[in-house]
Amino acid sequence: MSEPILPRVDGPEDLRGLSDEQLQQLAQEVREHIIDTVGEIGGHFGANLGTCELAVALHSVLDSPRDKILWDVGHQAYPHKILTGRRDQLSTIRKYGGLTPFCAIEESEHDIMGAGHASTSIGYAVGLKEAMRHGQGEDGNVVAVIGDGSMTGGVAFEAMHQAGGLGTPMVVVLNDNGMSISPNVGALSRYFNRVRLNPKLWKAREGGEEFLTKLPAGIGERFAHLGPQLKESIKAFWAPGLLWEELDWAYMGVVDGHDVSMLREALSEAIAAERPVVVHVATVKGKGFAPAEEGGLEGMEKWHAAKPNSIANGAPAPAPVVKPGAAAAPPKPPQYTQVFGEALVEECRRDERVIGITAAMNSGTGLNILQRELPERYFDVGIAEQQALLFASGLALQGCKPVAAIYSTFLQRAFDQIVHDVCLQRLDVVLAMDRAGLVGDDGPTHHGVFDIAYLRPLPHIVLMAPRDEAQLVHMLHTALAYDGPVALRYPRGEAVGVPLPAEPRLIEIGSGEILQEGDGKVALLGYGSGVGKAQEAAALLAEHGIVATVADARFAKPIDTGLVAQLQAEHELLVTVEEGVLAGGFGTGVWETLSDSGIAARIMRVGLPDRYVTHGAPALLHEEVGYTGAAIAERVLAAVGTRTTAAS
Ligand SMILES: Cc1ncc(C[n+]2csc(CCOP(=O)(O)OP(=O)(O)O)c2C)c(N)n1
Ligand SMILES: CC(=O)[C@@H](O)[C@H](O)COP(=O)(O)O
Ligand SMILES: [Mg+2]
Repeated sequence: MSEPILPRVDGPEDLRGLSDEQLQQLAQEVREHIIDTVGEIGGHFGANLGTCELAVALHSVLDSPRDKILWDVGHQAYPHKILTGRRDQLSTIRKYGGLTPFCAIEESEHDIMGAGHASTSIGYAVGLKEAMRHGQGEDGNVVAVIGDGSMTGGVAFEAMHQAGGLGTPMVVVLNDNGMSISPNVGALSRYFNRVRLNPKLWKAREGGEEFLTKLPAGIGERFAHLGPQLKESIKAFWAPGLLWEELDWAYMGVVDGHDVSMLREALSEAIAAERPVVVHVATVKGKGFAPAEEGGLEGMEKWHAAKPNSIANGAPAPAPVVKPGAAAAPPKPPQYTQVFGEALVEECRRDERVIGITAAMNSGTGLNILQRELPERYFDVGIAEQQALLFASGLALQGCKPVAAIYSTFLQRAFDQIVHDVCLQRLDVVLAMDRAGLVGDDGPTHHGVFDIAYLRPLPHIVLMAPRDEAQLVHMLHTALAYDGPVALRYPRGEAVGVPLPAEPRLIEIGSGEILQEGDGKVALLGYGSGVGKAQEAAALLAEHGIVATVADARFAKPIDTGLVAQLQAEHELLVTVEEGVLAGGFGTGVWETLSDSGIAARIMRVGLPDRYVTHGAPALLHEEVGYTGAAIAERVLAAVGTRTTAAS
């Protein structure tokens, strides 16, 4: 066994002088480090195993950070982080105070761009390189690494279009493993598969001319005497890069993404070309971890991320042994996602017009249930949230009832489609926003904290949020019955644990409800998960002799003006509680409602601060921002206590 190399790699400079064999060994050591670490702490997994050789090859032929290596999304950047001085911190990744989940410019000079949302890397790369051509900053090579899934994001093609037009000398490494989180979809994916899976095409570019000149019956000779332009176009027909060549990108591929020597050769050639070049690389998502690599599409999807303590000694960890006679653990509440996914299937069964749409988040949104039960009512548009909304708009215009299930954070990408297409035309579209609120380990790029504020200003839209899983079922039913745009938000993770209704019922649009009457001092008005926090605070206030009123607003638009006016009139203090930014959020809406009704508002708003909240376990994040029952009770006691003194 040759001496380990990774322990002496503290930065890309330590790759200098290593032979191809040593670099290949280093890639495997990086892989083993990831399997051991992520198998213990959890995190993104399969994609990282697929980029070990690629990261080693890139950092061995380039000089980061003078040369810029950009990782699209960044969920596959753990090898990059390991090679750029963070080997020993990998065990802190995604943890509160630890390494960031994706690339982050504040974390390392080698992290050239912040990421988390897909399809942005090529756009950055064009800007970086054109700035260099403009004489700005130090000159260097620019390479963007983008996956086949992320390549289905339209903004990636906007960048390809611009760079092809400018002739920007840069490289795009298309990291093609045939997977998004679930199997990749669409025509682009079929094209990639045709090329990647056809070894004969792996050499088409080099071998093309030789092959054609050897054609029998004089065809070869005639080809040999054709002009270069015509030769190029005939070769392009044979070679797999036609799509890119038409956009004025040179195409190289398909390169084995796990062969460091081949990668180094291809990357060096692409960089030397001094023009836009796509290097099409074939990798395996989960390479080197048998349950993923040999588990087919299902295995690769399952191991997109690994749960904590899910791997031991390089293999899936055995299920914990339940001691005989030990009391069974109490049943956990269902995930909101699961409740939504099942409820949507029932709504599709009730009404043939209902259609489910995901943007490459098949299992994350729960639409895998619809795909299994009613595949003809299921659409995955790829990582293309804007298209998801336009597709929904088209469906709605034709009389369907589309439900676009898109995480709150990813929906941000389709904001103009919501404004310009769905709301302006008052289309019958339902936006099911999972991961609303602080999502935890994925951090600020994934927290779904702006949707209340960014949707509330839009005319015609209805905003609602359930306090528990039963309300989620009722609200989806209500949203589908309502003829117009509706956005429904619910958090990542476990629901509350209340029984699900046998049948959904309609909720009056714009109506809230009082859950617990109080003694007139404090009213806690929650929205969505805020109701639970309000109930926690009420329990603590009761220990101080205050019986708080607790109400569920249910709607952030339209707000129940009667309820809000009543709560304000009957209580010394009205507290609003929401898992969203305060600026422009639900509490601000209540404030506006009272003010517009000429009522002097005595409001305390509880929500999220005007800053990006870091990554880490949700409970730690809630503590940090004061989104807990205890923090609310403390603030209320300080306010009411003071007020009681003043009033006495
Ligand atoms: C705008 C946006 N939508 C959805 C996601 C969720 N997401 C993260 S990684 C991923 C799949 C990416 O596939 P690919 O680029 O092929 O990378 P691979 O995991 O296959 O290496 C998706 C859909 C995201 N990060 N950003
Ligand atoms: C990288 C990425 O964007 C996805 O993998 C995301 O992390 C999934 O989030 P959930 O785990 O909340 O589905
Ligand atoms: Mg992929």
